[in-house]
Amino acid sequence: MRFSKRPPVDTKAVEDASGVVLHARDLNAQGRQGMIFGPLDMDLAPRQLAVIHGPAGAGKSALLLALCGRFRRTRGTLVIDGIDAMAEPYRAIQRTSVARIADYVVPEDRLTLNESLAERCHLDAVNLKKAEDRVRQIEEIVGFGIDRSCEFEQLEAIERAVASVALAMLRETKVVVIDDADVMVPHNQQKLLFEMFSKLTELDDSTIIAATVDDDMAPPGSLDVELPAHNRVHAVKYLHTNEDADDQPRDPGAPEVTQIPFDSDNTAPFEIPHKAHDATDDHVDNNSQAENSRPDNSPRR
Ligand SMILES: Nc1ncnc2c1ncn2[C@@H]1O[C@H](COP(=O)(O)OP(=O)(O)OP(=O)(O)O)[C@@H](O)[C@H]1O
Repeated sequence: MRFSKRPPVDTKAVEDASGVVLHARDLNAQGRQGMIFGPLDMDLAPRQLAVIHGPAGAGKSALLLALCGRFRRTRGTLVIDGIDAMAEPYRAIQRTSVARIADYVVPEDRLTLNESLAERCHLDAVNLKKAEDRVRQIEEIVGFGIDRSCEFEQLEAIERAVASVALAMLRETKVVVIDDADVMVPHNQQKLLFEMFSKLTELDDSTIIAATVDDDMAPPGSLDVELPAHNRVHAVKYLHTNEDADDQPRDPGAPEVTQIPFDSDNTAPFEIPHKAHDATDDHVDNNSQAENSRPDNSPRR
């Protein structure tokens, strides 16, 4: 999104976004080679997950960055937690957080979790004591703790995935994005991981948006966003229908944005081994490194 000129606040968009944590209309980005993603529409309710998938190069990482207000090329309407992210990008960024984006934003393998936590507190201007409280809350929510004296690379895969999101949630955040989420854990733990993501949204009534390699990761109740290989698409479609949200027949060339219905049977408690962990919280923008600060001619991200 543009940072140089502040567009007028889209009061209608902000009004339309009431009750959702994220509201996007005609969201798109163009690069020199053409469309990077979109245009697409989406609304995410508090505690709702979204899963973005599509072939390599479809624009998943770019869309994740856009949805957390960090992709300068973004156009369209984006309201995050009631803030017009196009008009007030820096305010909007304060409500979002990046757990992982491609190889650019990732926890350091050789740092212990304690060290990563302290680093994140510093970057996010989070008070250590508050962060400790947050970690305790997060441990309660997911039902296990992690040995914080372990280096990140020594953790179990599922611990790494959950810790990545937990670090992004040390300060209050309404939108958390995580790239390549499914491949962070073995196949038989992917469902469990998404259950944990779902539970973690309870902390701040937030949304977690995950990009995945597989196309069948979206759990019930989540928004399933399929990005085609660089085609223009535009649709909000409900699963099992062939119509847009406004009941219009769907453009066959349109991108899929599919709402997965809730399945109340799918809320079984999970078990997780392991233990250990602690915590820390507060404020600043650790994630500001992303795309926004790059010149137009910089390599992508
Ligand atoms: N900052 C940028 N400026 C211009 N073009 C970009 C930028 N970021 C990404 N792109 C373009 O968008 C395309 C999609 O990139 P992106 O990394 O988002 O795809 P992806 O779906 O995450 O791919 P992969 O699964 O391989 O990670 C890239 O091939 C590139 O051409």
